[in-house]
Amino acid sequence: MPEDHVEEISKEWKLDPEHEFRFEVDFGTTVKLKLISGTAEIYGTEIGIGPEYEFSGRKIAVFTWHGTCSVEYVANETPMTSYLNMHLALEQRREAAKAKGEQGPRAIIVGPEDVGKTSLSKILLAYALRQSRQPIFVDLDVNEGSITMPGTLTATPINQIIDVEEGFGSSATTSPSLGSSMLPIVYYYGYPDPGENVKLYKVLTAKLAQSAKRRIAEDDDARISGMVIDTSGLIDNTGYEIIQHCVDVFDGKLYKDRSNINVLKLAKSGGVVDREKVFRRQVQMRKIREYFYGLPKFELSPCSTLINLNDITIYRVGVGSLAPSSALPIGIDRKVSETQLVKVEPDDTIRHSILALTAANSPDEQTLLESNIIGFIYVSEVDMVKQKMTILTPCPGRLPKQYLIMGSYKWMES
Ligand SMILES: Nc1ncnc2c1ncn2[C@@H]1O[C@H](COP(=O)(O)OP(=O)(O)OP(=O)(O)O)[C@@H](O)[C@H]1O
Repeated sequence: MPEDHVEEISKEWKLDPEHEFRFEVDFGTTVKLKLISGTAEIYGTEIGIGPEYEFSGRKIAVFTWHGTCSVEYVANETPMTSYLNMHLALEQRREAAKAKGEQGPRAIIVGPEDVGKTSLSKILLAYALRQSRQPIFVDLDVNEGSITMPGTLTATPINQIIDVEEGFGSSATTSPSLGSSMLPIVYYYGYPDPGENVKLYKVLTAKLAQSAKRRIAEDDDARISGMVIDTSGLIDNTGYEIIQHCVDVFDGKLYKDRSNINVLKLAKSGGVVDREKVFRRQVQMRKIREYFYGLPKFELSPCSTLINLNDITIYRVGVGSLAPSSALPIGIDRKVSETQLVKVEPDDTIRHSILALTAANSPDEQTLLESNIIGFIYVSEVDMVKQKMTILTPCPGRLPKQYLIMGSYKWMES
């Protein structure tokens, strides 16, 4: 119900075993959910009897394996059994990997937009976690930015429960002030669509795969538990090329010797909802706000700081993504220019931009391009006369590094 209405309506639902109760909550509206008896889960994570769970701007499915008795409006045709079977198959591989001292399974989830890939990833990760595994969640869906900012490619060791109200957001963050134990490896692509700059997307996914493999080499639990890889919904020609590349960098082979690959077709849940552009945009904006201000349950206090323009250097990647081929300088082909760094002279146009702070210590093009990200800042004001810029940062103090990458994301603080 809209927040300015005080009236509360409550309703009780009873679920049969293996039934799902689905509901959608718009932004600006809140729904509270309480489990009165029995057992139930939301995208694989169990909810407890008693506490109230609050949702806003979300599409939710509450599933029960046990339940009591049935009523209308509750869906009984869910693919949850096949999802559970997939989890069990992954578990078998984990056991085998443990016995042989090998690398556990890597599951890459592909399909068009809005078929439930992210939800299935959450379910598989939550089930693995419930069996004391510590899988790595690799998020290649730049649109969503499940883990941190939209536009990022991330790999995160999942070692604590995925929050049912907030998703991954509350448990993993690049924001150091939250002190999360699930610090992700982050690369910044900067656009919502992998097709926007395919070359850059490929460079960064390869880099992410390399870093994720290095991480699991040092961590026995994560190595045995393996990875769950969520992809973007791009499946046209470019999308297929990208999927092939992603399978390849995570050590699978789609052609020739396919012995190390199993392809499983899973049904889309009838509950998965198509999200309108406006809703997606709202989700992105919420994600950006969350980075700086936290969540209702874990509020953060970002800092507004004045910095000198000459203390930082901002780059954009890819002149090709900004201009048509005909407008490119003579001698630069699009492929090259797609990963070319272009220095951005700060002026009023960068106001409201989100900038990614790289870990790089030198402006060397290759280093900067492939650098991981240690945090994000928001540009709230640019004062050209004083040559200063007001920025929002998640924690106080000087910026620890100097080189920043700008993508296409803008945000208005509200
Ligand atoms: N069983 C379900 N019942 C109700 N809603 C669901 C169910 N499964 C998923 N959803 C909702 O449907 C929407 C789309 O699901 P999801 O994000 O998993 O799809 P996706 O394939 O990852 O999409 P994209 O590739 O576009 O990011 C989400 O808002 C999710 O919360």
